[in-house]
Amino acid sequence: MATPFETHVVIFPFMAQGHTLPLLDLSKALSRHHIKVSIVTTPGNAKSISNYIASYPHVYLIEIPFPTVDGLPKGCENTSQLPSMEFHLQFTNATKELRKPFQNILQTMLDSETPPICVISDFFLGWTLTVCQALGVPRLVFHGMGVLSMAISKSIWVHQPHLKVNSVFDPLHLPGMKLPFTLTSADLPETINVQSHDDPLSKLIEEAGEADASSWGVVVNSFEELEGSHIPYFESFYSGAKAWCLGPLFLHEKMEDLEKSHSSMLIQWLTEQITPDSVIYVSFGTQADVSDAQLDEVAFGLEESGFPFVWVFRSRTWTLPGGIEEKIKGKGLIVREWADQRRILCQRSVGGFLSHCGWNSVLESISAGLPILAWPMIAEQSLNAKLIVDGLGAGLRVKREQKCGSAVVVSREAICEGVRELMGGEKGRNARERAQALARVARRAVEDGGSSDGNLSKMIAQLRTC
Ligand SMILES: O=c1ccn([C@@H]2O[C@H](COP(=O)(O)OP(=O)(O)O[C@H]3O[C@H](CO)[C@@H](O)[C@H](O)[C@H]3O)[C@@H](O)[C@H]2O)c(=O)[nH]1
Repeated sequence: MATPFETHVVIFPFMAQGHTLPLLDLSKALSRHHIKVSIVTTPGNAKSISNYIASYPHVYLIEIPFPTVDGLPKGCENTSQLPSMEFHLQFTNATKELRKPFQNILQTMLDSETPPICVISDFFLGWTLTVCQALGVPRLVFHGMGVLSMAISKSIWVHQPHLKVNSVFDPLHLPGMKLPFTLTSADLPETINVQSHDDPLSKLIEEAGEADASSWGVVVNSFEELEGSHIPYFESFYSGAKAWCLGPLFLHEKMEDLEKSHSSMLIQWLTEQITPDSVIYVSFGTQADVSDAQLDEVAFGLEESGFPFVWVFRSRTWTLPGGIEEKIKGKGLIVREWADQRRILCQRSVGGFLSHCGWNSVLESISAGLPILAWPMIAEQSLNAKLIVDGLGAGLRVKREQKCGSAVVVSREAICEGVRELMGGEKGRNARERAQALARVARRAVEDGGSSDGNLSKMIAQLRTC
């Protein structure tokens, strides 16, 4: 007979890879602590989730159907399937239709032998708060972002310092906050760099933000040694909630296991590149839309840099520019399907990461001791890039200069120059040393007795007494 669990946690991730993956990693960590985890998701997301958690016996999947909504492409249940990020708002609003089925399943779980001690749900699923309140279950919110970028975003939202400066290059003053770098409006993500909060996206952020502020706690994929100094300021935007830094969440799976457990053609190719730190890895995450003209520049820039590369990306339209295929043969791999980024980053031959600075990629890169060539594109990535380059010294910034029509394009020359400096220059060497030092601290944080491991135990202990 199966042993009944004492503790049960419900996790409801937002249907976007960058938001789901860290919560699946948290599920694995909880499972290792013999805690039962129920992951709530929709059928279209269930397969990839169940593959990811397959070997974890205490993690269960609960499916609720994704609603059919006018204007959203049929069968689209994950932001990575959206034709463009313009559909994000509509997609997020559609998830509100999941309220009733979620309430029903939560009620059923509460009536079971192991009622859940909490629900951990994404910021964009703010409507889960009232369901939890109605049923008396503490809700913890998960943003997917780091502490510093969340603290800045909240401060900008509340104090609006960008409306009080004369130029976009004037330093912003965030009342009560000690920034590790100079911040200007030019650095702000588009979502918060707004004149008013009247547009539909701002309304959605405001609504989710109210639920956020009233949550029991915040689960953060970061570690105290990296961002601990910003926690009190961040927590000041909540009604008593504590921010629990439990990351890097993916490191709860041992780095050595990641290194060993893969034998794809791509990993084989990386193993054949015998010079350590010689390959540049390139990825712009799962959400940014990159134009075909820009992808051409990336291809030429990487080729001209002379460094071997692995470039993983998604595009339905882009084809290799004429003549380049022959030139990159044997020197670079272009991968159009999902590749296991974490395993790629821990190969000995990989020496740097040209990245959009999504928070997961930032954590994965520093945990592997790799410096970043920062090329922020959307969301809070510009703030992550500032932290990595100006705050931590673990990366360099790619130069943006050339205009192509109305869009700012990073030229092939800038990419080539950035890659060469990161992989072979002195600034790159210094950034690598910083990244390697951070990797040691990150790994320690999740080990037995480390700060994140300790926070996980304390958080569960407190929830058990609620
Ligand atoms: O082929 C691929 C593509 C992605 N990944 C993984 O997918 C995740 C991607 O996450 P991230 O690097 O954070 O990029 P996005 O998915 O673009 O991230 C979104 O979500 C993040 C967390 O909230 C935000 O920081 C970003 O700004 C937002 O774009 C990482 O774990 C990658 O390792 C792979 O393993 N293989």
